[in-house]
Order: sequence, then C-alpha cells, then structure tokens
Amino acid sequence: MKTLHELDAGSTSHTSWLKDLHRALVCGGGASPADLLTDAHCRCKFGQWYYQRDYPELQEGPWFEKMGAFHKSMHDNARLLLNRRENGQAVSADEYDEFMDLSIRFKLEMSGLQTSIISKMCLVDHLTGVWNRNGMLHKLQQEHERMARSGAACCVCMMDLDHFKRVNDEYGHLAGDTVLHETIAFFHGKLRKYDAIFRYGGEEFLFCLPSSTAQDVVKTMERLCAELAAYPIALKDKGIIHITASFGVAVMSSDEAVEDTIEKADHALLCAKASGRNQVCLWDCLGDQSGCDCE
Ligand SMILES: Nc1nc2c(ncn2[C@@H]2O[C@H](COP(=O)(O)OP(=O)(O)OP(=O)(O)O)[C@@H](O)[C@H]2O)c(=O)[nH]1
Repeated sequence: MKTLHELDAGSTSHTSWLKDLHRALVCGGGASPADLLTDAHCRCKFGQWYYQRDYPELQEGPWFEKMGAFHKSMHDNARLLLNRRENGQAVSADEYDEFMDLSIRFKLEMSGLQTSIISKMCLVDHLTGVWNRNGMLHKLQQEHERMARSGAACCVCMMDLDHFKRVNDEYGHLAGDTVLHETIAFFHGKLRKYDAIFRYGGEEFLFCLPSSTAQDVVKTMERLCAELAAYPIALKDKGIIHITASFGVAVMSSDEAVEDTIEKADHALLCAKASGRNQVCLWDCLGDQSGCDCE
C-alpha cells in the first residue's frame, strides 16, 4: 500500500513537472536549474524514491527496471530541449516527439508496475505474507500438471493450529495475530524455497510440497510438528507462549482433481485433531485400505 502511495506521489509530481517544462519550452521564462543538471533524474521526487534504496520485492517483473530507464531518458531529453531553448535554438519535431514518447512510456511502465502490485495484493494474505485462497487452486493446478508430466510425487498438507481460540480468548486478538504471523515465519524458515504455503482459512494453512513422497512429507512434518511445539513465540508485553498444530497429508494423483486431494488432506487433519492434536496423519490411498492412517 505504501509503495502504491509513493508511486502515486511520484506520478503526480511528474505531471506538474511536465506542465512547468512545457511552459518553459513554449513561453520561455527560464528552465528550473535542477532540470539542467545531469543527475536531474535522481533529484525529482520520483528519482529520490527510486534511487534511495533497493526494492527486491518490486524487481521481479519487467516494470521496475524499464520504468527507471525511461525516467532517466526522459530527463536527459528534457535537458536537451531546455538547453536548445536556453541557447535560442529551435526544438525539432523529432526531438519533441522523442521526449513525449519517453514520458508516455515512463507513465505506462509505472501503471504496469502499479497494476502488478495490486494484483499481487489480491493474492497475498497481509497478516502472514503467504498466498491467500484467490490464487491457490491455480497454483496447485500448475503443480498438478508438473507432477503428471514429471512423474515426481507431490503432496499437500493441511495444517491447523491447536486450540487457537484459547490464545485469542486469553491474550487477545492482536496476540493471536502475532502467533499466526510467527508460526508462518517459522514454517517459511524451515520449508524449501519451492514449497508453497497458502492461507486456507482462519488458522488453517495448506502446504504444497513438490518432489516429495508421502513418507518424506510425513517425516518432515513430524519433525516440524515437534519443533513448533518447542518454538517460543514472544508476545508484546505478554511473555512467551508455545503453540502446537495438527497436520493432514495427502498425495496428489494425476487421475484425481486437486480439490479431491485437498479434501483428503482435510480429512486426515480432522483425524489428527480427533487423535489428540499435535500430530501428523496421512491419508492412505492404497487400494482397499483407502482412508486415514490413524483410523
Ligand atoms: N487473532 C486471529 N484469530 C483468528 C484469525 N482467523 C481466525 N481466528 C480465530 O481462530 C479461532 C479458531 O477457533 P476454532 O475453530 O474453535 O479452533 P481451535 O480453537 O483452534 O480448536 P481446534 O482447531 O479444534 O484445535 C477462532 O477463535 C477465530 O476467531 C485471525 O486472522 N487472527
């Protein structure tokens, strides 16, 4: 949100800069001294924001770098036009067109970046930073196709915090938010970079674990289940608490819809809850024994 505001502020200040520049070109009256400097692109409001620090979260797509390149070229061309005017020379139609094309491209790249930030905001859960349900099925579908193509096993795991209502009741909703945030930060630090975490609902999260067999995932989740139980979560002014979670694992299959695999993981999770919580259950789908391994 902050980035969107900053981009908006940069865009607005460039619109008034453009107006002042046109007045100087058309009516004369002297250019702004800052516009004649070779680093004018670093001095304007947008440039100060763009060059003040790294923005790794914005650099993923094509927009950020191109926006900076067009912005610099636009300022370089503005300096050329202003210098022509200062020296009493005419600005050619081609020079003017080039400048205007650059300022339009700069605006287009900026709105491309704004749109990509907004789309990402619609897909990400703000409390925990993981994917929300909006894009979940699409991403799981992609993993499903990859799994069917490569033949490598892929599992999903549903995780739900145990007795989470008690945390809210005892420490307040904000403390509950901290626990959710810290728990997911814990899993982020432990899972592989190509594993994905989705917020499925309230305190329920779905993990997608590609290139892993059911045995791999059960082993990993059992280890993480024990580590989470021992993991201290610091609450502001309220000391340290510990939380446990229950897990339900199911294996994706090329001849089964992703939604059905999720349902199996959910069922395995219910079994983990019913068996006493703080444990992992696997949906076992081997022929006649179809069902949960703890039933
Ligand atoms: N603080 C906070 N609480 C949430 C959020 N989303 C859901 N909850 C709470 O999560 C709690 C879930 O409670 P229950 O469904 O009874 O589950 P539980 O207490 O974890 O019990 P079990 O799942 O059976 O172990 C409710 O109190 C919700 O208000 C959230 O974003 N922040």
